[in-house]
Amino acid sequence: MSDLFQWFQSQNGDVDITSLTIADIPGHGRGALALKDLPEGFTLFTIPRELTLSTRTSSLPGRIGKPAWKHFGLDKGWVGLILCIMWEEAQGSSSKWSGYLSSLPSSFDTPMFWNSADLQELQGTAVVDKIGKEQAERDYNGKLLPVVQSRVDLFPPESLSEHYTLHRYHLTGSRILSRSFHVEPWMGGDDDVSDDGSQGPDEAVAKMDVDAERSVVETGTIPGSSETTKELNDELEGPTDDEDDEDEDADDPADVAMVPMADMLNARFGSENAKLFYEEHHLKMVTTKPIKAGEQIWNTYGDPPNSDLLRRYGHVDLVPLEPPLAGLGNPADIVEIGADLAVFAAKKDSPEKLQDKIDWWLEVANDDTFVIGTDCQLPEELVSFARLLFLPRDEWEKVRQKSKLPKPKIDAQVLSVAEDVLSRRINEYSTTIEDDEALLALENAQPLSLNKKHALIVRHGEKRILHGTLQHVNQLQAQAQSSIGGNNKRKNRDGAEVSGTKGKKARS
Ligand SMILES: C[S@@+](CC[C@H](N)C(=O)[O-])C[C@H]1O[C@@H](n2cnc3c(N)ncnc32)[C@H](O)[C@@H]1O
Repeated sequence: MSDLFQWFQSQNGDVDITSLTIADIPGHGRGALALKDLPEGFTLFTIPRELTLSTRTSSLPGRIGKPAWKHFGLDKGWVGLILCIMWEEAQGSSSKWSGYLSSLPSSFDTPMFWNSADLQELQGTAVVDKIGKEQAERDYNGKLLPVVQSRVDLFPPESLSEHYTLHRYHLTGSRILSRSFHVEPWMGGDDDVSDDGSQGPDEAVAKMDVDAERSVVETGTIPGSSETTKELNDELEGPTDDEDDEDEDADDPADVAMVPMADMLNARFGSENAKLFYEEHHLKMVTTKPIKAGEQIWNTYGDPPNSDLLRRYGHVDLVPLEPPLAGLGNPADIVEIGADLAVFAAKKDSPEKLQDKIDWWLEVANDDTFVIGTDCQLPEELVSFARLLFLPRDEWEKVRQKSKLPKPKIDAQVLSVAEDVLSRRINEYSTTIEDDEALLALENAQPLSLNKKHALIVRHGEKRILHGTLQHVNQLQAQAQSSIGGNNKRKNRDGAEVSGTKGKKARS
């Protein structure tokens, strides 16, 4: 690792090697450890902006030329950055980043590289449909290979089988996915951007900046906000064809940068004690809490659920959970529930045609997926959607006219839909929660492969939420029943007429 420090310092990076070291940490790959007690606000290292690696700082876009860069679609998505990194690596020691690139991992534990038997273990989880391997392959064939083949001066044919293979494309994409940061151009000071908005890579470097708040969240990259996640999926893994033209509002892919040294920090839910700050000419990693000698220095990846951690980074978080859940897990875990499950559940009871309501919902709420977290509460959107599906004609007309979603008020009909939805969702996994718990209990005695263990933790985390929510729904149903019963009894005692109600018939 001293090779990385040496290279970093030779490129005007500043690191305090008496305060931190990079070491192998069991189960975490490499990470940063404090060598002495560090106070809050201590600068661990400083990275000159020109040492970040992006389509702004690599000289490749300038060599290809802006019109050709655009023509090949390298200005959209992440193919441009992937190509820059592959090209810099192919330059060997003549690349400014050679000492950095040789420190990057060459294998990943992410599902992108799993075999089909291991992928099967993820059935039902939020990971499966988001891996995007096929789309990445289409981008490689449709965008990267054409430019590589058109410029033999930059990409000598004999270098293709070593540096520009599909495997290296996936590997480089995974390096970006797990290590890049969001680094925007510096907005302070004069702006050298020419009228047509063009900037040469070098002049742009001095102007990179990031909105610190955002960058912190999105650090590690990209870890962060949902827009960034979408951008990531669309750009690294590729948008679906019909999404290709819709991304005008998406963040600029030129803001995605590899940040040497900063990407050596690991992250764990709720453990952040350092963060990257952005200044005009430098990025700085600064402690945000006092850190004791020997402790790990943690960045944040935005605390995603285990399904996303596994997909992007190849690991999962296990920390103590709070009620209603217990044991170890990721407090940021979620379960995604397709709106179609609610439609199935509603169709069972409601003879009415639902298509108009569904179309209206998709237009107004723009949401076809409901998300439940570790609090195991029914999402308001699901409640509102379930109510919509059952609205009588006159109320439905009013709602439509006002363009206002139904209030998320839980009633017996909503609970019945929720019960059905949760049960259907639970059935989407190929194993039961009891199967998973038996495997987890056996794990110490009969260790699973890392992939199988990670898949087990992700799917068990999701099922725990589903079962917790189902239990909550059943409790609400029981409460409703008993209060109906209580009312009936009271009415009976009071001598009023007893109405026959579902589940609690009046006894004479
Ligand atoms: C930004 S890099 C951090 C440095 C990395 N450990 C290395 O050896 O180069 C992100 C990668 O670190 C690993 N990592 C980060 N946090 C982790 C954690 N809490 N547990 C296990 N692995 C972790 C994952 O492999 C992830 O893809």
